[in-house]
Amino acid sequence: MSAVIEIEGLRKTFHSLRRGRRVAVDGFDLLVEAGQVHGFLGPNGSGKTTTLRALLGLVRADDGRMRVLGEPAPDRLPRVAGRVGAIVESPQFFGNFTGHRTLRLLARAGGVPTSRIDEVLEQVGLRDRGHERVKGYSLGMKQRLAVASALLKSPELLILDEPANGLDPAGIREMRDLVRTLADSGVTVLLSSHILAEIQLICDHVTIISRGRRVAAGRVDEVLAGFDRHEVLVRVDEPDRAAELLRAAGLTVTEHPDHLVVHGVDDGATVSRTLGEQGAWVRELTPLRPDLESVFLELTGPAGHPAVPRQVDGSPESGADARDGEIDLDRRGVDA
Ligand SMILES: Nc1ncnc2c1ncn2[C@@H]1O[C@H](COP(=O)(O)OP(=O)(O)OP(=O)(O)O)[C@@H](O)[C@H]1O
Repeated sequence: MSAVIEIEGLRKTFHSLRRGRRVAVDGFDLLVEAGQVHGFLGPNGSGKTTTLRALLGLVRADDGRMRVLGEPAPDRLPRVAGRVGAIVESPQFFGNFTGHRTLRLLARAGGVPTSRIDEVLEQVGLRDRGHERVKGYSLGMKQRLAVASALLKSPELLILDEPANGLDPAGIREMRDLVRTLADSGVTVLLSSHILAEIQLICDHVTIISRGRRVAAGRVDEVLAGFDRHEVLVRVDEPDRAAELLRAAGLTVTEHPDHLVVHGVDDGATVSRTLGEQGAWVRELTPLRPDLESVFLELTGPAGHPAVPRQVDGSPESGADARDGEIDLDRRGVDA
């Protein structure tokens, strides 16, 4: 498998006039290989957007090595720009233009044959709405139009920052189907999200970021397997007696109001045999598999007390995303 995105030791600190220094990305590593649908998962403020912006040259990194399709990024990105589609900042469209006209402008500007327009509209499911004005589009349709614009160049790599943001459940499902279709056609996708279920449903690989650092990476099933504590949930008619029997057999058991959890067992057979031999019949035996949500919460910090809202990740002093109204001193020279 060839590396499509390589990031090593990325660092970015913002210096804001109001709040001082803010470490957004702190020695972060990421490897995306060809053919992957790679989830880039992290809580709000953990550094996902900053990483993607640094990769694409929209913000200057302080340190680190980055490559896209083998070329050093962002310096040599123009060499591979035609093979990469990215939606990192929310795209702004002219409301009075139709979707078709919007894409025609972008196609001309990018030297893409206009015959691609109908193809990408079809691909994102906007074929029948392409001649309507964008101001009449729903948020989900605007997101599709953004994806369509990124697809004009027939990219090998698609980078999507929070594509499901702001969408309703139907829109999220449509976006998921779209990403899957693209992946099936061979496009490598890097998709950032703080929505765990999305990543678990769409992605085959995942990198989890917390406070600007990578805290887990690999195949989704392998990352999950690393957190498997080999526990089984057991429901029996006489839980007290069953717990005693299991403990007598050398197993560790936790008692809950309506069930037991047996720890450190690879399958349920040991449990059902131990209990069955003593005439304690098992009503339910369910292996407790970790899901991405529990792994994510474990890796990205304490969930805290249920009554105390979980704080935004990535900044010791912040209780909210500090971007609004703040000036990134580093960017003045870059964006001017
Ligand atoms: N231009 C900026 N100036 C100052 N601080 C910034 C700037 N951009 C990002 N930050 C800070 O850097 C940290 C990481 O932000 P980033 O947007 O990369 O996180 P994220 O993981 O994409 O979050 P979300 O899921 O909420 O989009 C946050 O604390 C944020 O407030």
